Amino acid sequence: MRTDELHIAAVASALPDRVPTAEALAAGQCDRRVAEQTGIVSVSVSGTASAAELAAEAAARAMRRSGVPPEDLRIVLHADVHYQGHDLWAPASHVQDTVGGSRCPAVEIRQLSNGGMAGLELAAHVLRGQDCPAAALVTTGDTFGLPGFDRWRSDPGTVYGDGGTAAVLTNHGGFAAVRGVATVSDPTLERMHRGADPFGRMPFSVRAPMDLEVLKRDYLASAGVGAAVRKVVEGQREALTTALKDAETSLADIDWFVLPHFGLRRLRAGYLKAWDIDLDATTWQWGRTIGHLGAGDQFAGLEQLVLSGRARPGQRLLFAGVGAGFSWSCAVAELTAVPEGWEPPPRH
Ligand SMILES: CCC(=O)NCCNC(=O)CCNC(=O)[C@H](O)C(C)(C)COP(=O)(O)O
Repeated sequence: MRTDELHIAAVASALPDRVPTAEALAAGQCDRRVAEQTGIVSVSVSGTASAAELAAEAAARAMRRSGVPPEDLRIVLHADVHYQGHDLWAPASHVQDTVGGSRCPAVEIRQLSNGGMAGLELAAHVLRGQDCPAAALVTTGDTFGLPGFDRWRSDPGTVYGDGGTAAVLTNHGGFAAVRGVATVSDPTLERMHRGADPFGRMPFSVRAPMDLEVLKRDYLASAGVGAAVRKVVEGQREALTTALKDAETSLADIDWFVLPHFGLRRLRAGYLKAWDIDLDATTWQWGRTIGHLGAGDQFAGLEQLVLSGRARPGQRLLFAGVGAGFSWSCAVAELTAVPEGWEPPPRH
């Protein structure tokens, strides 16, 4: 989707304190093989804040940074992977209520680790139809923990961090212009995240904690590894080429790659080798201190590139996400300004 007037007015995160991998190793929470294969040096771990509270904190910070009045919001989209803090409850409405003022739809997105990027794509469609100044708020929020999910062991190859993130998008201005965004799905891969397990009736009634490696192995045993990897490669490649084409950009024009905070082995296999990109052109050195925030790596990565001053006006960024299902999203943006006067993130 070519996006002529889609701007990022602000991004923000709410990331709890870091727990060093060394500490998890010493406590027997993390296996040495995982520490070595992933290269993750620490993860953000929430003490008391729930996923929805972290998302709401990030949303309020992003709205303040953007200067966008809440009544300009035409959509609030909240993406998540795991438990949000209450049962049968509307976290998107909690985010909307926190930023106040709007009566637009507030919708929760379940696209697993592609949720933030899926929200960007959906927001682009909503804003495209507006003929007056309008904005969209996209948030993500997740905390991971036992008994349901072991951040160090439930998805070998990826170590999960807790955090909330937010992006404020407008059709009239911001510090980055989105030139193209594309999302592709392949539902024949959805069984990879349920394997041979029966459908259950209650959360974690079939398997706790989650073990995505067992589910993947069950799936690959029948679907075939080659066929599955081909589908993953094809889906990601289609999202990439479509977003680049819509943005009239080539991979060589990209200065920064804002990627999922996967472990290094997965990052190499899925992105660095596949796209022939340099690790230093990614957010890896920072992402490895946070862990995989589920749906929020991309917004958090952009915030870090901006606050650190590493990304400069005129530079182009490629955002990439992938979610169980599977779905893949890519977006191309150009930094058009250095945002002024953003409130600093809280000290950790
Ligand atoms: C639930 C969390 C979530 O949505 N994660 C996104 C989907 N998972 C991934 O993309 C992780 C990488 N895995 C894959 O690409 C596929 O499972 C492969 C390619 C079939 C096996 O990759 P591996 O597990 O060996 O790294």
